[in-house]
Amino acid sequence: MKKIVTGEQMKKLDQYTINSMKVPSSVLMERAGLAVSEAVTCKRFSADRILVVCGCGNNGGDGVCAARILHLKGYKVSVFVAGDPKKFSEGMREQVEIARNYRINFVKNPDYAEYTVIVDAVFGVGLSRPVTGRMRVILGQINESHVPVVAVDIPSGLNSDTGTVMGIAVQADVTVTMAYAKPGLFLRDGQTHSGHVMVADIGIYDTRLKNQDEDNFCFFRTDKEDLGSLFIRQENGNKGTFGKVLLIAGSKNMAGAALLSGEACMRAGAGMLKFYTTNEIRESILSNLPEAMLSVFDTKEPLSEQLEKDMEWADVIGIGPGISTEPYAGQILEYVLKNKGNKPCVIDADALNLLSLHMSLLKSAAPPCIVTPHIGEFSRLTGMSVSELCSDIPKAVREFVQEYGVVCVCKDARTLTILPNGCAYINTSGNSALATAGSGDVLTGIILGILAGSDNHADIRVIPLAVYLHGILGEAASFRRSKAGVIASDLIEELTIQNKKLENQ
Ligand SMILES: NC(=O)C1=CN([C@@H]2O[C@H](COP(=O)(O)OP(=O)(O)OC[C@H]3O[C@@H](n4cnc5c(N)ncnc54)[C@H](OP(=O)(O)O)[C@@H]3O)[C@@H](O)[C@H]2O)[C@@H](O)CC1
Ligand SMILES: Nc1ncnc2c1ncn2[C@@H]1O[C@H](COP(=O)(O)OP(=O)(O)O)[C@@H](O)[C@H]1O
Ligand SMILES: [K+]
Repeated sequence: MKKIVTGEQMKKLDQYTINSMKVPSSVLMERAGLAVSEAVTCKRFSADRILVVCGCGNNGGDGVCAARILHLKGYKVSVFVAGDPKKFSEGMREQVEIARNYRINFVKNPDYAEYTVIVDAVFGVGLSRPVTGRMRVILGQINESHVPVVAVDIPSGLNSDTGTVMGIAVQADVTVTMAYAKPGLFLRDGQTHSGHVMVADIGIYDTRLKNQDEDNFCFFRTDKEDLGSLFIRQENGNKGTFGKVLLIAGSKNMAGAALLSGEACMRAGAGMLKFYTTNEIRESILSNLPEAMLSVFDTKEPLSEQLEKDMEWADVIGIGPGISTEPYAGQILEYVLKNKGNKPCVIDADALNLLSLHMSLLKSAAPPCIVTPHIGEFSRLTGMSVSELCSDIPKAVREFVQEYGVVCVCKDARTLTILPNGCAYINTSGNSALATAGSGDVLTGIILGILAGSDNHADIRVIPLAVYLHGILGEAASFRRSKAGVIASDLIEELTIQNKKLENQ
């Protein structure tokens, strides 16, 4: 896991390093400038003519410092200071003075298209409001030049915490971010504005805290190495060891969703799977997934003694894929949430839409509950509009998790999973191949299968790992078949291939 910090957390860490650890801020800036200079000359693009565009704060200071290092190495560099010198931060003032001593070329009104690479050092984590006026024009000109851009810390104009564009934001090819990545580099517009993200070690280390910040909220990014622990299977284990999953899924015209979830669950390692589904799709389930057990019900009598027994039997419960939003499905959901005890329950798809009409059910359900909404479903669960949600996804998900005490997997191109202990995981695996019908059903199955195989069948810390693995499947399947060509069942095929690789590691 790699730690990610918000803009506020980063500022506190800067201050801690400078004030308590007594590392001079000029040392940090020198290392930041050096990291930027290395990114500019890393041969991704031509560094023949470099323009560094600076704001008045320390982000600008990093930029001027990088310009000086590049100049002293013999590169042709110009600096454009886009802002009022009266507003310079101390760090920026110092850097400009040093740069003048070394006779760096300062320019006014540059012709951006004349350069082969632009360093964007206008705003970093100090961006405090939407970009307007002259600064907006300048950021627009950088984008319109179509010259490759290396952004310092964060593309200027991007909100470091939410990934939303504050009026306008620079479109970077590479972002050199200082000490820790910021959530905004990945979430929402951040994904398409940050380009390749490089984290630079500039001498800021969080020795102050273990894994939690003072406000009990911290972000992480899952890594491929984290998956190693997932598929260690107890060699003398039996099918009970690897967990019994009850999957309440499917309805008359929706057998596919149940099958995709069910097969993904078994292929993710669950020892046993039982469906609870409508009698109309009995044959389809039996013929397509004979390894699964089956209880069927008549939609006129959805609650049966069988359901009670099946819930008793299961270690982990999943409800939602393809169950429909008919009233009978609502009755089952209510029964499950009231009677599941402390068994983990994954709530997805139609079950989320039913739940949105009775949120008190979720509040009174015993933990652990895991909800897996995409943004549209999350909007229905919270009653917030999609645009309101997207303006600050971490805040909305965090508040939801705090209110309901659940795990929330908020699915998006960059999925955000927050656990009740406040740990938030931004998923950076996956690509647009996953934007295909049934891909969410596969994710639900993978979560169920991996949960079933976890300690006590209930270790919710595996959930961000399951999300990461699902993303890897999208990448691997698209490598084989093209992004447009992937369908959800390809992800399941890929699951076995990827699991094999992980088992062999
Ligand atoms: N501390 C350190 O030693 C280290 C810091 N580091 C680096 O410093 C960066 C943070 O520096 P920072 O805090 O000075 O903020 P920064 O991002 O430069 O922006 C502030 C300036 O922008 C202005 N401004 C804001 N919004 C605006 C708007 N919409 N439109 C117009 N103006 C606006 C604001 O003006 P004001 O709001 O005062 O009017 C002020 O002038 C960080 O990202 C990293 O790169 C690293 O090198 C590590 C060591
Ligand atoms: N552009 C994308 N990049 C990465 N992952 C994506 C992208 N679009 C969708 N996904 C992922 O694909 C899955 C889609 O889930 P969902 O919308 O519930 O699909 P369905 O309901 O069709 O099964 C989610 O895990 C989501 O994170
Ligand atoms: K910047």
